[in-house]
Amino acid sequence: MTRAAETAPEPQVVLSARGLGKDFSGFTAVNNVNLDIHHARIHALIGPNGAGKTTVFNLLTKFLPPTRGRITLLGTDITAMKPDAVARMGLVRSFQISAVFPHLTVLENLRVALQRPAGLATQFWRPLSSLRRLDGRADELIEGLGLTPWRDIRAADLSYGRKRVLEIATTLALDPKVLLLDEPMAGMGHEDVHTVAEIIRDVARDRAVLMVEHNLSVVADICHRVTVLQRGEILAEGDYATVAADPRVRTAYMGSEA
Ligand SMILES: Nc1ncnc2c1ncn2[C@@H]1O[C@H](COP(=O)(O)OP(=O)(O)OP(=O)(O)O)[C@@H](O)[C@H]1O
Repeated sequence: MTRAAETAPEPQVVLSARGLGKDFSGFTAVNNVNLDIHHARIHALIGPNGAGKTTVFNLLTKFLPPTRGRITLLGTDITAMKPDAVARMGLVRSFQISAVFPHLTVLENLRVALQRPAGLATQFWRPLSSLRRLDGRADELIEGLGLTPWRDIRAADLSYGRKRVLEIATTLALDPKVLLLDEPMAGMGHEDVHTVAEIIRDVARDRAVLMVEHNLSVVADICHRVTVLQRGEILAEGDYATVAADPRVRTAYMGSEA
């Protein structure tokens, strides 16, 4: 059993899908997917290439309309809602606001990100007190994510891993209830993987995280629950040890990286 899996009982379900399906011109990319994503838990969506992981992400965040099924966020049926509306309800996908501005410093990037939920960006001028409040929250995020030594460094001059941490920080500026991360470890070196994994563990203490991730040692280390997709359907679900021991999962990954 992984370190993450030892804590019980299961907290509140914040995002769920029932009978979710997507057809592309007659080709079924996702079929009959049922998912429950819990508060304060990290849930991984894994599977071989083409299994349907990105399509499920696009369905959950409403970037794609489902052909079948229902999606519920915090008790509200969001199946027919638009992406910006579900983002405002607290379902935030990393890339939606992950574009950090390279010529702005870490602090300046967070100021920009923090102005969005507050709606301050539309104001021509702002009282000094509101800017100070933003800086206070920006510094909390900077400190919480271990970015203090890089506070006044331009994003362009950060290491790849730190840039990813800054992206996560800008996402957290929206105070999401559910954070969806699409391959957060992609292209990272060993050291950065460790840093970002610890950050994700930390941010999941008071929100749900759903991540697509190919790095299975990270999944084993930080994820409480793992859903394995194959050809658009759920092949197995459980803690990492359970799914990794499942012969069907081993067969699905044969010749892949598992
Ligand atoms: N817009 C589309 N039109 C037609 N087919 C699509 C479309 N999007 C995805 N597909 C197909 O749906 C299937 C699932 O694709 P998807 O990208 O969701 O898989 P994935 O698990 O994210 O793969 P990978 O790990 O390679 O990113 C694939 O066969 C893909 O070719």
